Amino acid sequence: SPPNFVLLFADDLGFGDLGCYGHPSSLTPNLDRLATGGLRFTDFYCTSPVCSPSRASLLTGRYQTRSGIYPGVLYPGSIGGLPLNETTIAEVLKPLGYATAAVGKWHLGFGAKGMFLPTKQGFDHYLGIPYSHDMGPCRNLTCFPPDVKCFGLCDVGTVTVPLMHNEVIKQQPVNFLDLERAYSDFATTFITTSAKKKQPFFLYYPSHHTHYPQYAGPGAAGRSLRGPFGDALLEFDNTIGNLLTTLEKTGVINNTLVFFTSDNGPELMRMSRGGSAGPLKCGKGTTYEGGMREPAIAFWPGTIRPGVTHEIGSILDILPTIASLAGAKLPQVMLDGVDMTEILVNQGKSKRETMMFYPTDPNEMYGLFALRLGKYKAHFYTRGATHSGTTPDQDCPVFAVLKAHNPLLFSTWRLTPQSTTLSPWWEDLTSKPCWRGS
Ligand SMILES: O=[N+]([O-])c1ccc(O)c(OS(=O)(=O)O)c1
Ligand SMILES: [Mg+2]
Repeated sequence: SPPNFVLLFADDLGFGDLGCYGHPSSLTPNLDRLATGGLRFTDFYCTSPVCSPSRASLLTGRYQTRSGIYPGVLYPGSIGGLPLNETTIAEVLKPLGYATAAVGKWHLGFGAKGMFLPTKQGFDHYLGIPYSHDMGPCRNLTCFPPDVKCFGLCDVGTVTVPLMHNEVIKQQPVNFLDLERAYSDFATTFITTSAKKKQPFFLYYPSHHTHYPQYAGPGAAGRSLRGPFGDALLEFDNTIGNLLTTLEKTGVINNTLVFFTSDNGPELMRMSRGGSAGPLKCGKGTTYEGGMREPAIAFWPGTIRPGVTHEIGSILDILPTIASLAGAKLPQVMLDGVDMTEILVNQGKSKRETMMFYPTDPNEMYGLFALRLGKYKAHFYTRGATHSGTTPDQDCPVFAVLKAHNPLLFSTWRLTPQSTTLSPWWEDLTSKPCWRGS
């Protein structure tokens, strides 16, 4: 029977934030279980250093430069969104009778009368916040029990953040203390209902964790070893545990691909309330590795053998891979993603030779900022970002202005003997792993 798909998408989580990627104090037992029982990627890339463009690429298998979701991110007042003529993973699967649901952060447009919301993009059901949860005043909102106010003022915006159920506002402002419980219940009910009907399902779970301002309900608040950031991450991990338990109880876990990754690098400027890029250079907002190389885990007991792969993968490849596994027709458009089945099922080679690195604001004048080809990465341009501020590395903060590299700035991945023309391999790694957070 056709496989089910659970796509777990974190927000602003860094390459170094998970226990299974080496973070010393994060508590992520369920994600670590996915990693030990599944395939962990070391070279997996998003397509943008910020949120909306990466989410467009994830759902369409195309760079954001084709779908138009750039520059920057969508806001509550944005009138645009993911064009309805783009084909999402949900729309690829619907013709095969799949039930589809999205739970969490949409950030691909609201539009007049909700015309860009998930229920217009192939999802049967939606429960979530249509953009970042800091895109509305949060100073008077409670982020941790019993009444710890959210840290900071949050992003510009005068309208408090709404929780949508399909196209209807269910709650405004959203109550962060019971949000994850609502999401988890909605998602587990969707799985149980689909399994009972023996209907294949696609669950897209774009969590708000660990985006600023961090929040967590009673089940996670104060229970991690890493402060507010760790509590938010633990809350997400708890939900993943609930989803895995439900997949097991309904007897579908051996017929379900669970894939976990994140939309862009960690917001280093938040320091202990921001994520960690581990040993990688810089973070969110930049095209250095820390901004676009993400944790990624593929879990499918009985089909995917546990292990680690150094093959290059990308969020672009999720749509073609799901289509191939489900036996669905690919959309008749230019796809930038490639099928990863060979990597997942046979731990074989990736069909992806290159990865293109666009900045947050692609334009014809500069085009690509960097390109990865095999084990080499060439930087044509580099630039710091506000989101990657406060780091000791002078290349990361926003005052590291745009720099054209001629000759190109090269970096490589393995300790292969360096030819003299290449800069030392550690060029793309910070001088020392700077763990963010306690
Ligand atoms: O790029 N930005 O200017 C930006 C603004 C507000 C966000 O909340 C944000 O975060 S993002 O939506 O996760 O990328 C990014
Ligand atoms: Mg993000």
